[in-house]
Amino acid sequence: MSVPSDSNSPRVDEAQLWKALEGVYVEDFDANIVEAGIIDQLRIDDDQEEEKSKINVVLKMPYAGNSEIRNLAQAVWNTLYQLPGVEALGVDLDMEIPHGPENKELPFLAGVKHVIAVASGKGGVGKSTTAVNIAYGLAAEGASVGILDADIYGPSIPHMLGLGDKRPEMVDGKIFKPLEAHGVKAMSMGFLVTEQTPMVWRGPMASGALQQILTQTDWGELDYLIVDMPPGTGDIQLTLAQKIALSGAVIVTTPQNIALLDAQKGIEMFRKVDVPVLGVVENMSTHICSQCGHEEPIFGTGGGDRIAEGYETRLLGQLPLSLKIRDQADKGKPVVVSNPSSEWAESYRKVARRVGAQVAMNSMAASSLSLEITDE
Ligand SMILES: Nc1ncnc2c1ncn2[C@@H]1O[C@H](COP(=O)(O)OP(=O)(O)OP(=O)(O)O)[C@@H](O)[C@H]1O
Repeated sequence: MSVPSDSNSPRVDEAQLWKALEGVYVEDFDANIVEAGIIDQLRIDDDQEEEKSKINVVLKMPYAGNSEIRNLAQAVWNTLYQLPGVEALGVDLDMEIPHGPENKELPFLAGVKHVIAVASGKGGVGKSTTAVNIAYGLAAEGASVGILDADIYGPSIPHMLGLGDKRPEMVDGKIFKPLEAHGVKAMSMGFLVTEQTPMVWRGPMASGALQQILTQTDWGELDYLIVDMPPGTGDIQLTLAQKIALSGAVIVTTPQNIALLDAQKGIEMFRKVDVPVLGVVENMSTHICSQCGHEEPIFGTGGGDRIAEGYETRLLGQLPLSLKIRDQADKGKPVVVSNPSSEWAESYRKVARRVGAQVAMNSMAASSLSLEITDE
């Protein structure tokens, strides 16, 4: 994009440009474009003789935000073009998801930039459905993504992704090659047990099985690995938080009080083990009758908001109780893949972008903190 020049305009100063850019709001970050770290370069090329300036801006998305980058470029262009003295303007676009910040105590998972846990205090609130749709939302926004089903008690991801009875290949008898479904890599702890494995064995073997899957899967290069946790706050959650560096956790809840109480326990547990809570997804927020359009908040209203506010975290999104969401998951093609232009897919993509944005924000805060410490 560029604008023609007018040689009688006054010259621009850089501080004025930065100030103006602070007026460009990025919803995914709930912050302005400068705070969001999206302005990678801002250059003023002055032509002294002709007294005119060309502004060059490079926007670099630090998260999976393909569907937003053009809107942002347009907003930047509109904002700067209005300023006196801006006669020629170039806006370049790029996306590069940086690796999570260094963690001195815990190793990263090889090849994976961010591991994100999706958890719920209570069972049956739609955690797995949310996890797969966040994974596909991130992929739709331009990231390379994997999903790990860590729910040894009720592994449902293979079914939701339409993988049927497929099993991952083993290389050299010890490394798993994840399966792939609709462009996302997938592994499940369910692959390590059979339907006949008794429930009572699954508990003690769960942490060992998780460790095995974490250390023996060749994910290749991933921007995000989404881990669908079992419900509750047990051994699996602790093993994950204590064995590898997690970029954060997303808490899924329904708006009813009983689910909220359990969601709070989930938030507190992650905080105790120093895993940042990225936000809350309120699932089954409301039901819209497919016959008459009547809207009914079956599980109550405002619960996700209250919990997000109470714990100073973000409400990442609200998903309705929808036949389409349930039906597509049961058919092995999550709604983001099967109905990509539907309102539900758009809602999940928004949640996914916000998850990516929050992770980017936290990484940025951590690296500026470590710079400060190094300076001292
Ligand atoms: N927004 C929604 N609208 C309609 N159905 C939904 C929605 N979210 C989840 N479901 C359905 O609710 C059921 C439970 O969802 P899911 O398996 O994702 O929950 P979960 O919290 O992971 O359960 P578990 O505790 O067993 O792991 C599934 O049949 C799923 O299709």
